[in-house]
Amino acid sequence: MTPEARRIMGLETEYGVQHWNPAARPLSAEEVVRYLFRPVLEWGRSSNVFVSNGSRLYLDVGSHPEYATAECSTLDELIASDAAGDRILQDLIGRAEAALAADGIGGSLHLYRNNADSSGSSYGSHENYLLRRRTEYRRLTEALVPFLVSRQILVGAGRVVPAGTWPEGTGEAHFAFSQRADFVQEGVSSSTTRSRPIINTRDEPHADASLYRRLHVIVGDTNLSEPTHLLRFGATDLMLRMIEAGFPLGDHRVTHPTLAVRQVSHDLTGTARIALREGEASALDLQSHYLEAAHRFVDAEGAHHERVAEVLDLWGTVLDAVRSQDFGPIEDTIDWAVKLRLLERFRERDGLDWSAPRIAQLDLAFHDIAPGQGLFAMLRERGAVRRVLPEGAAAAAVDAAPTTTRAAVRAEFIARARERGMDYAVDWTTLKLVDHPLHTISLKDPFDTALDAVDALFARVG
Ligand SMILES: Nc1ncnc2c1ncn2[C@@H]1O[C@H](COP(=O)(O)OP(=O)(O)OP(=O)(O)O)[C@@H](O)[C@H]1O
Ligand SMILES: [Mg+2]
Repeated sequence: MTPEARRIMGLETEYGVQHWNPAARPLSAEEVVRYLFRPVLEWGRSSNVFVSNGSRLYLDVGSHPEYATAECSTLDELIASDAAGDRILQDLIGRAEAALAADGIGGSLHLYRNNADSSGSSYGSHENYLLRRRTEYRRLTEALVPFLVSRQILVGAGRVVPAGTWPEGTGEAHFAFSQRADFVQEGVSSSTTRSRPIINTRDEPHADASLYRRLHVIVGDTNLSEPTHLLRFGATDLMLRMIEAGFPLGDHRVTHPTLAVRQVSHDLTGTARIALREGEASALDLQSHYLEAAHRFVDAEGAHHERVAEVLDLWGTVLDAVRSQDFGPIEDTIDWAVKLRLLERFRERDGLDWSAPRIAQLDLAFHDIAPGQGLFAMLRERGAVRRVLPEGAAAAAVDAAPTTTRAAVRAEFIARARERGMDYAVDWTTLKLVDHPLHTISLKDPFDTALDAVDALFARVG
């Protein structure tokens, strides 16, 4: 891949938390995260730290632990770095449960890779993509919205929607493509991520601002399977490449993005008509159109990484499945389809309605990452869900940063500071030792992997 063709990507995951204790009142979410982050505070003296693989682990407002992957420039790095986050949190769950037992509280802790809790609040899964500053940003985001609005039929995590959600007030409980769709409040907006736009335009590049921008996509669901991650980032990256190259994509403009997101999510046939500035189209129409364009683009320009063919294949397979309404071919691959199949089995076996409390419990348990608890994890362990990464890659990513980005430099800096017992303060673009503030290292180029500055700094401070 030419240097110009590379793109930094990162994924932020906010987890839902719960304490389960049959014997006593369960702890509140605030209390849970206090237990969960106790070792982090001891380790990093803060509940906002960068860990040894270059990623960020922190507690934001609210009580949702967040893990933001290090900067990645390949899909494999991204999937591995994200999976490492689960492992880091699983370790914290174990320690917190031990502390709860020691304090005489007991019970079990659960962390959910989902986007909605039973009290109606939502938490996110945010994608980050590096853009060149010269790309016309308005045009890019406008062209991307119809893709993002319809993308859920590919990569939604699936949700059992309670009665009254859709149509609002009157709809019955049912299964929808997306976790997040019903919480989206705006299209493209610069307001805070808390107002939940599709794209957040706040200009915070975490890089040389004269060269780069960071695209911050807020609309996605927290995914579980490796193939779903592959398709989500692989297809979105291809869309960005086509837009950047000025490749003709047709001028689709969604009239009401927040309405369209809901229409798409609640229609498993993929055929609901979405109003466009000119005419209308279904999610299947839009996605088929983008996939066909991506094929032409790749035929003309060549594949820019070794998984492009796999991304295009999977994209086509999901669209065929939705079009034919035969979800069999994606039931071991795509989050929503894996989940739908599992829940349908329970529904048939026990004669349950979508509104049954048992179904809501299973929906939640699907996303649990607590060791031995999650239904998705159980299916994956049994071999019922396909993988993308080679064996051992996720485990290795707990301590190893991606090698193709500045995350490698950050990780090396952190390792050396810890070796020497020196306090450090790190963010995406700077590395410094608390006691040597004049020797701050600036990492404005996210592709820079050179360790010279780190070598020099530690040589200087001894
Ligand atoms: N230059 C860049 N381009 C694209 N992605 C980047 C770049 N620099 C960092 N990232 C990624 O962006 C994400 C930033 O995560 P972080 O949680 O700090 O987000 P934020 O949007 O800055 O802040 P917050 O979540 O606190 O609002 C990480 O996944 C990181 O890998
Ligand atoms: Mg964040």
